[in-house]
Amino acid sequence: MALTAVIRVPSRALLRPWARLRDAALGWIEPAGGGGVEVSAQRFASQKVLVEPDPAAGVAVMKFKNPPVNSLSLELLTELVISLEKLENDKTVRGVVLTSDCPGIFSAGLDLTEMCGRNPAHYAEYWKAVQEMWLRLYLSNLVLVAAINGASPAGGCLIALTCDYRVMADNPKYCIGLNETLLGIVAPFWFKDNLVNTIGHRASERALQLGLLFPPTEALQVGMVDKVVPKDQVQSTALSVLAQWMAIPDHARQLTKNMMRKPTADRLLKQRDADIQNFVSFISRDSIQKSLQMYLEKLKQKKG
Ligand SMILES: CC/C=C\CC/C=C/CC(=O)SCCNC(=O)CCNC(=O)[C@H](O)C(C)(C)COP(=O)(O)OP(=O)(O)OC[C@H]1O[C@@H](n2cnc3c(N)ncnc32)[C@H](O)[C@@H]1OP(=O)(O)O
Repeated sequence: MALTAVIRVPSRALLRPWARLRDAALGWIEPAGGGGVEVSAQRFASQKVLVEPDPAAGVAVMKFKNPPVNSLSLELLTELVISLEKLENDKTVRGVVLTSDCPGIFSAGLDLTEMCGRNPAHYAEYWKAVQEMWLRLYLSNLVLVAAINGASPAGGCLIALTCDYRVMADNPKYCIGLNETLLGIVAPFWFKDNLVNTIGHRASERALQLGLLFPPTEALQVGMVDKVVPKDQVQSTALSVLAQWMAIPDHARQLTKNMMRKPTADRLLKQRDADIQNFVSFISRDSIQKSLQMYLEKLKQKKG
């Protein structure tokens, strides 16, 4: 896919390709005329996020492609934010379907290897990227529909929860939920807020404490997803739903979405740095590191 947006980046950043990618993704770019160098975003062909635009329909399909399980690595998060920003700036696109290119997995959630055995600076950088992903998706002006074509635990569920509508494949092996407590960790307040806004307080309290992973029919009952369809109809159903939502005038829908969501997003925006510090000190604890290591080991042993 050809993406031709032009971004101005500080010339010093050209020395560090990774920083350049991230800076562009996170909006840390010099204002026009600020002495930067023009680079075409086309040069950073995305590998972890595939975007298939359909300008005639005014939509795009965004597919996560980070095999084997679409874990949300720093790289994937960065590409996701870049891709979303490009779509937000593309006047021909009004709605996006978020789905997976990995068979049977929507996303395994946050990448445990980014949260295990690294240093505090890495944890801080990673958490900032997780926050950024959530804020951008949750406050997106686009209509976002999740086509959940596989398992969707924890951070995978969070991505789906940021969308305006969720369609899930009817395979009972595909589960969705915020299962953090099962790993011995705690879902941050903004994960919790997003869940409460979707399924209500009591259902969230139960789901979060027990780390429940819901199969599709139960997810539908509790309101975590809006529609369950056969696997081969997930994307087409998501596109139909997108068309219905896009029949509403953008400005009215966008202002309404913002009115509903801004107070929740503001809670994080007001304390981003404190939230990062909290994450870094929590995840750096020996006991938490041990829990995560054991969980990773369990995942690996499952195979053998
Ligand atoms: C103050 C706040 C503090 C903390 C908040 C932190 C918040 C965290 C939110 C999260 O998202 S934590 C991540 C939670 N995710 C999970 O619990 C999912 C774990 N994975 C699975 O349950 C399964 O892998 C699956 C159902 C997604 C897929 O099953 P299957 O197809 O059988 O694949 P495998 O289990 O064999 O996995 C293949 C491969 O991938 C590795 N892997 C799986 N999940 C992750 C992950 N989240 N991060 C990194 N790596 C993951 C797994 O270890 C296998 O690796 P191999 O090297 O053995 O191939």
